[in-house]
Amino acid sequence: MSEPVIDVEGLEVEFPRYGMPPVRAVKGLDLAILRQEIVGLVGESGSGKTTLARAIMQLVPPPGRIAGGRIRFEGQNLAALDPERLRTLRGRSMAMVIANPRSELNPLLTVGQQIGNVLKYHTGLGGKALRKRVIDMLKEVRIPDPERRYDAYPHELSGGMAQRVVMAIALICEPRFVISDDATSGLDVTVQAQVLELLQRLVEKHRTAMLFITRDIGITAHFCDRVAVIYGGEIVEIAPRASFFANPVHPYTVLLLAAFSHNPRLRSYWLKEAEPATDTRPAERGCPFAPRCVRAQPHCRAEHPVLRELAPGHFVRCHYPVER
Ligand SMILES: Nc1ncnc2c1ncn2[C@@H]1O[C@H](COP(=O)(O)OP(=O)(O)OP(=O)(O)O)[C@@H](O)[C@H]1O
Repeated sequence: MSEPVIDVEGLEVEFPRYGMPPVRAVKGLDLAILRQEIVGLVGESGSGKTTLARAIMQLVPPPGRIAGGRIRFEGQNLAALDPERLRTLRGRSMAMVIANPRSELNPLLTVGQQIGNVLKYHTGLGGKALRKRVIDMLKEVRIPDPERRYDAYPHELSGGMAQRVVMAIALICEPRFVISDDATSGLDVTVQAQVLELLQRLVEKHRTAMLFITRDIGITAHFCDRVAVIYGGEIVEIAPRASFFANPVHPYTVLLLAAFSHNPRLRSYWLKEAEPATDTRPAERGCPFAPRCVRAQPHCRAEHPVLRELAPGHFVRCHYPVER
């Protein structure tokens, strides 16, 4: 197997709280992503998705901090790099696309200037060559009439087009690793499909590794090579797409899938689970999902489950996974 582009090992991220123990937003998380691989990361609000993304980019907002573990990009330990080297790496070799493109764009600069500035900063390119490369990139993200849009300001763009410009900014230097953090969530369904198709094409063309964060498990079925489910800062299930959707085994994954499914087995599970899950506090010990889990046994509240491999590449963190 080739060396991963990004390799996260035992990552711990915490946010201090006054007079209380810190919030452990990411707990002992391992994740490796290969070249030209898209890994979908699904989880509910507050499960730690964005914190993981920020930690990988070495951008955890203080006083939050990486409290343990290691993140390697192409073998380099990111924590050991000086700020200058990290700045060069970010934007050039690793990039992040987020939702709400309008907040990412500077309203005072044209589309061409904003994309061009990134390219100039990282490569020193200028003049006509810079303009040509930016217009090529606008074509690549399928902005209609790119010559004219080069001189447009953000307020002149539709939401879908603004999202493509943000993607163009992220991708102009052909990064080898990209994080998409819920980047398609605010778009119309048809525009969303186009943007996803575009991301997939760019990943193939440039052999990029991608972490695709979403709250919509349905999207990952068409788009990702592997799917990971995060709950309470931990990966609770991760598998190649086919295995994940054919045989989901973590009760929480089944719950997530049931909400989207017409499969009677999953739906009956969903109906059972739909009983109010009043206690959503993570258990002090044991499995954090136990308070919401219909399969929970006393053992689940006593012992924290480890991630174990049930089928090739299919890992689950559960004492009593759903029968395959
Ligand atoms: N800047 C911060 N200060 C304090 N706590 C934070 C901060 N950012 C995140 N957290 C906490 O870390 C945990 C994980 O949050 P995170 O934003 O990573 O979740 P998420 O899965 O990305 O959620 P969403 O889908 O809503 O964006 C939450 O308990 C959250 O309250």
